[in-house]
Amino acid sequence: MIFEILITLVILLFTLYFYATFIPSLRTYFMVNKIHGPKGLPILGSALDINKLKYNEILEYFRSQTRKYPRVTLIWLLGVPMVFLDEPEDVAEVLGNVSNLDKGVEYIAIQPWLKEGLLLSTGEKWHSRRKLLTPTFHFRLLEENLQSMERHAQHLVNKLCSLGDKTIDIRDYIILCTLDVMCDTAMGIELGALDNPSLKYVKCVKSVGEVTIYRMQNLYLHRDWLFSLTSLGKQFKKDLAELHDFTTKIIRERKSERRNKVNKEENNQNDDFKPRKRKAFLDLLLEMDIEHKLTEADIREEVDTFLFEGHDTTAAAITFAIYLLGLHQDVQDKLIEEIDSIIPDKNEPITRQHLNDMKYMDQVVKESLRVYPSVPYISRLFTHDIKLKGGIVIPAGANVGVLPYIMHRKPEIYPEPEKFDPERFSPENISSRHPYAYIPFSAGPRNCIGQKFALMEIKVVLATLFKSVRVQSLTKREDVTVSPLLVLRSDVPLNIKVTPR
Ligand code: HEM
Repeated sequence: MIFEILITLVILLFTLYFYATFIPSLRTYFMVNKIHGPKGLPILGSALDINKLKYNEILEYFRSQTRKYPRVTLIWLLGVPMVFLDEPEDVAEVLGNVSNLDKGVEYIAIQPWLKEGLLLSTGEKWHSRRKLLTPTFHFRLLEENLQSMERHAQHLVNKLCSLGDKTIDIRDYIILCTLDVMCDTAMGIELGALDNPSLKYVKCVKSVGEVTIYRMQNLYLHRDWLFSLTSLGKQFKKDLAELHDFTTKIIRERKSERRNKVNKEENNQNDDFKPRKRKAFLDLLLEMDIEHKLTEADIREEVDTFLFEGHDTTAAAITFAIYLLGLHQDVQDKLIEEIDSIIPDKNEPITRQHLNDMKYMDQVVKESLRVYPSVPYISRLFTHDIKLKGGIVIPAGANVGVLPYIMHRKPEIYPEPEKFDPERFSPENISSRHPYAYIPFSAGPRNCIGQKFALMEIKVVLATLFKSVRVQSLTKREDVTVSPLLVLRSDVPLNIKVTPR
């Protein structure tokens, strides 16, 4: 009897191990183990150490390990060989490599939400989608979104000004504003999140994001069957259904709007029907649907991807930029001087040319994204071996991580890395640095497709804000700790005061 119980237990444990952890091939195992790193426990690797960490200790943990085991660092985690790189030359080999484009295991947790949208798709699907979607980010189409960005930015500024001299934690205000911008530009709808933060959709976006991060850190929850047994998994399923239903509803409404438009145009050329001038990202996708290039499910995964990738990342960038400018009044003075000289009339709408002319603004945004890169962690699951300089081989089957947050803080590349200094991005200073030493938007074939859109939005919000107000940051820099919660977030309120100029 005892023997039978023991056998059952062994089978149960084995099944659990098989389903809850990963098993590398023997080839991967032996080859990857030539790379140095912390020893860890059998099977678990460093999982217990990592699970003990608070979110805001994770980046520091990886930084200390990459310092202790420099250049290429191996950390085992539940059967996954995680290899970390922090030399720009090695990062260029990895991110620039066209054979290793699959995303790392950490991204599995985002799959239920974004399915096989551009961020997560692989192989031929990714290639053809990337080719199909790239034209939607053509600068001419981006320009059409500028007005909409400025309108939402102005609404944000009015909201902040209406709070008088109250202390404002800007984090949520900016997220709600960028969510409004994304819903407007990606789906062509007015969500009104800034005026109504308790909207169900807004709450679900937040909770799904948070649970996804929890799953990413706790790799044993990566199997859907195990996760769905937990109360967190059940809540996640409900919230996710809400998000997917919302996007599906918008897609169907827009489809029927387009059908009506065609009918109306065919029936009455002189009608007072006014077609929408600006096309949302969704409209462009629906045009591809007519050409049978995309199905409704394809469209939904891309809209969800753009909504997710597009609002939280940009919000983090804007939030930290405002905070840093509020701490560094001299930089703020110089930025305001530039904005005033390029747009002397505050009522003049912002144009792409204005933004192109704002050279100092560009330096400020770049430096802010260096100090606080919105995406602190990028990873790939290797399908092919790579040989780095000096003969180090990273084999297929390794999960390779690149951490912009750590790379951007290497004192050898950026002396006094914690110092906020936009001069680091003056043309002279940039020219002496390796291009892969600065990677807030990743780099290579799988870089951020929305980079130009994001930079435009960040600059529009900053220009609109500093056209009318000055900002003073009240939270001390030494009190700010950050967590890699999919995007980088401050754990503490980022309190500011705004004063009309
Ligand atoms: C400051 C804002 C942003 C930052 C810092 C940022 C950063 C990044 C990074 C680092 C990646 C690579 C991720 C990886 O390989 O794991 C990425 C990919 C991506 N980003 Fe962004 N992003 C920003 C804004 C946006 C916006 C506004 C959009 C859409 C409108 C967008 C859409 C995407 C998509 C679709 C991908 C996947 C591309 C592919 O795999 O081909 N991002 N982004």
